[in-house]
Amino acid sequence: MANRLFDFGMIGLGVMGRNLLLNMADHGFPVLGFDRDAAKTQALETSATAGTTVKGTGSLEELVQGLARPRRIMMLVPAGKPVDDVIDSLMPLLDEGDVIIDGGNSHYTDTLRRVKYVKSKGFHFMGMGVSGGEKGARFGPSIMPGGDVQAYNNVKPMLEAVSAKVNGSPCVDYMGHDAAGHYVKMVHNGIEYGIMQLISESYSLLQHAGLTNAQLHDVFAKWDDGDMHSFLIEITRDIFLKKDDKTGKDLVDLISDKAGSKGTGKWTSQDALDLPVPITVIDTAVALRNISSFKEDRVEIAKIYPGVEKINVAQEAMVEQVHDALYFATLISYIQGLAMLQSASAALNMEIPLQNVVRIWRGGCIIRSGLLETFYQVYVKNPNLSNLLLDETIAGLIKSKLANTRTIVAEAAKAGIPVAAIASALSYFDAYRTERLPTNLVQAQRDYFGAHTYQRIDMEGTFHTEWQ
Ligand SMILES: NC(=O)C1=CN([C@@H]2O[C@H](COP(=O)(O)OP(=O)(O)OC[C@H]3O[C@@H](n4cnc5c(N)ncnc54)[C@H](OP(=O)(O)O)[C@@H]3O)[C@@H](O)[C@H]2O)C=CC1
Ligand SMILES: O=C(CO)[C@H](O)[C@H](O)COP(=O)(O)O
Repeated sequence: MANRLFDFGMIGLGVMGRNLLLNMADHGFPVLGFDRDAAKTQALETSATAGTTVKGTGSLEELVQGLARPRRIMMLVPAGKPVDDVIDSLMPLLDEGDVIIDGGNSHYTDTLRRVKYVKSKGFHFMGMGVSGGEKGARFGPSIMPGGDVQAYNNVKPMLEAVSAKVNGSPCVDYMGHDAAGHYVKMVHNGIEYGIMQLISESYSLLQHAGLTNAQLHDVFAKWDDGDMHSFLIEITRDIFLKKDDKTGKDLVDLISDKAGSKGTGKWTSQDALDLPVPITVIDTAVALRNISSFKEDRVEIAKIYPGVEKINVAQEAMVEQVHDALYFATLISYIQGLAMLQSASAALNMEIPLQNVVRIWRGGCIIRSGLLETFYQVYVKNPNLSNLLLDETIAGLIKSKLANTRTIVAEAAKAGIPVAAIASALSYFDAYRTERLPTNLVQAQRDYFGAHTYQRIDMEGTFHTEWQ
């Protein structure tokens, strides 16, 4: 290793760690990466761009000794125990003022604990969300740092250099106090779950309308070129054309319908229930991944309740209706996630700047889309908006897609096609636009069986009635 000092160290040279480190090297920073697996340290070095300074090591001591001070060390290892293990093996080797960054998908409560623990030992610790997958990490992710401001300022120039750019603006900014970076990333992933479920329901509807994979490709290509431009629509477009190299068939048709998950969607729903904030599209997306895993039961139940009716709409009209329903429900998925961030920011004193959240989500991340620019303009006008449904630009978009959304949800229900996430988006919207909900009856029932009391609309105070 000679006496060269490196600018940045990475622990964990898997999909994200290796690519982000190579991205840093491409931007002129000499970097050093550690992995327990020699094949990964070697892969790091062999995939480096010519002329960049990239070095791999299997020794944590060597990594620490090779870095300029104060040291900047990021880990991109699986969430949970591996993060604690890395912190514990790293700290004895560090000097006061060194910065440790957890760039993985850690639960924000773990981050809160680690911030305090690492600070008590004299080091800086920052929880940071990174989104964009393999390609994003390599060529420009969206980066969500939070917590220790000193640590953030220390790495800010590097993060800005490697992040995606939209209109020259880097897709990285300070997301707020404590574990705000990981909180924002968690909700990003919740929205991601929601949109992915909505796209899969749209795919199902269009299949029922008789579209082939080649036609689905063309429809998604058109949508991506229009008002529904987004990363997830773009990759879906490409998926429909991918051939299986083993059989020559369309690969998407050969993939099992059991969807896996690593937990961030579930965490979003769990935390939303605790706040409490309704995020019905995200909850439904999590539930549908769970339903997907009960394959054996689904196969048996399908035998007892067979048959899906034909949807009685012409193909071209149905494509238009599905477009509008997907647009509408995608809007609602973002709206719910952002309303959750607004509430969580206040509840946990994170001071999350929503305007900057949507600004840095415009590029690099998995949920980047044309809609983010619209949200950004809305928050520039009114940074403290509690729910985007209150904004007139958003209201215009919602209203323009509503009739077709209602039609397709009704048709899907009549035909027996599951569109739970689209329907839950519509019901959320209808509930929010209902001035008087039937929950007066729920209050009466609670008081009837549990003397839980209720309030009246015609007089002040709290009341209880002997109902029998
Ligand atoms: N993949 C993605 O698209 C994204 C992932 N993330 C998050 O980034 C983090 C890393 O993900 P990803 O790169 O995909 O994961 P990978 O599995 O590709 O890489 C993880 C790396 O961590 C190392 N590692 C695991 N346990 C330890 C440990 N106890 N000590 C030291 N190193 C360890 C592994 O080394 P070894 O091979 O020796 O086990 C491996 O090199 C996760 O939190 C993930 O959720 C965030 C955004 C996107
Ligand atoms: O953070 C990510 C993207 O933003 C990861 O790809 C994440 O693992 C996706 O979640 P899941 O595996 O639960 O679908």
